[in-house]
Amino acid sequence: MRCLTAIGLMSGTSLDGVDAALVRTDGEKILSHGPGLSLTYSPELRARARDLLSRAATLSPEDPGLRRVERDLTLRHIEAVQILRQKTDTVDLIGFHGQTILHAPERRLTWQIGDAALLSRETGLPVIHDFRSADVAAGGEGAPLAPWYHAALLREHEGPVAILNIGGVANVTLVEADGSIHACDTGPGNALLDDWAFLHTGTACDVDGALARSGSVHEDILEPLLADPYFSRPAPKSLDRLTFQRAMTAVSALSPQDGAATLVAFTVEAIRRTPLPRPPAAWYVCGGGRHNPVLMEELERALPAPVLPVEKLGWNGDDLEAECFGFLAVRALRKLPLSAPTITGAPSCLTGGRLTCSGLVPPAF
Ligand SMILES: Nc1ncnc2c1ncn2[C@@H]1O[C@H](COP(=O)(O)OP(=O)(O)OP(=O)(O)O)[C@@H](O)[C@H]1O
Ligand SMILES: CC(=O)N[C@H]1[C@@H]2OC[C@@H](O2)[C@@H](O)[C@@H]1O[C@H](C)C(=O)O
Repeated sequence: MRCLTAIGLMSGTSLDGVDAALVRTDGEKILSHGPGLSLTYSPELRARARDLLSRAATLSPEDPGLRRVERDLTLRHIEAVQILRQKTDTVDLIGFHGQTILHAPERRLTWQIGDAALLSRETGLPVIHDFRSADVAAGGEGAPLAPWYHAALLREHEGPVAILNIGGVANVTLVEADGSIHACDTGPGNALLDDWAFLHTGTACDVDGALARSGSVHEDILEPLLADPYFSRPAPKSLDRLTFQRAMTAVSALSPQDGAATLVAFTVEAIRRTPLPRPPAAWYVCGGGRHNPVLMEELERALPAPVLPVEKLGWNGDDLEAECFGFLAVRALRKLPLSAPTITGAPSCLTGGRLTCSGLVPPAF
């Protein structure tokens, strides 16, 4: 099967910006991945996008405020594509995740905003988007979708190995020695800590764990948070960015430092309790959370196996999710599965994604 060059675009739950990356693949083997880049959103756009999350359940797709956010986010994605295109000879297609504003698979709902027609028209490229709906419609969680990509990258690697993504929400993929894949969202990632840091310092995150490092964990607050039924549920399972928002109320009376330390402990303890069929021999960490040294140190303390950044595997932990959606775009085009029963709980291995070619003759790949 011919290899294609895709640009993957991911706007994650941290709402910090768009990640874009190149990947060359036939949908099964990865010939090369990277380079990538990140373009941040302005604080004003981030605030408007953040505001949609709590109102998404009652919003119409035609809501003017939502449409403006959708357009502004998409324009930033177009900029990212234009920059990345200069770093390669050809690009065949784009994998466009969009911005999740609502994820409620129990109600068969998952909503990623983004204007695929505008992206396709402005770049002149076919766009694969809407990666999660088919899985959710079939009764799956619709997330996480990175596991097929992790498994493809780990092809030559001895299992069982865990790839842990700590973004706004955290998710893990366990790839076993025989290549079988298990996955789920573990719990909060950085999102609560970001909100807490913003509230107390006005910065978008707890930079380098400065607050958390000088705080103490309040076990009396942590334990009730960990009593949430989510943590005793078997995998597969997934989360909305706001699922554990009540943790913000729980820590509200704490000092900025103690609140941050308790939220870091919440993320770490949720990861430690994740139900996996086998203990991994190592945890390789990707996503912005690996830049927080306090979070990484606490993970090392809590987990019985080595905790290492994915850079130890030669990967770029900031680009991985964007690469993943380029890879999934090629898989979608070839009708290969994006999910599986042990990944999202879908009844069978399902493909997904939709192709938009705005003003283009759909290319024969
Ligand atoms: N130097 C740093 N110190 C502390 N935290 C950091 C640092 N750099 C990045 N982060 C954290 O990483 C986050 C961004 O991570 P990432 O880009 O992986 O999230 P995302 O892709 O939006 O999330 P998701 O995987 O949930 O979709 C920031 O919001 C911040 O919390
Ligand atoms: C609904 C949604 O957008 N989920 C994201 C989110 O961010 C991390 C975690 O929650 C994961 O389940 C997923 O993203 C990654 C890329 C995934 O699908 O694998």
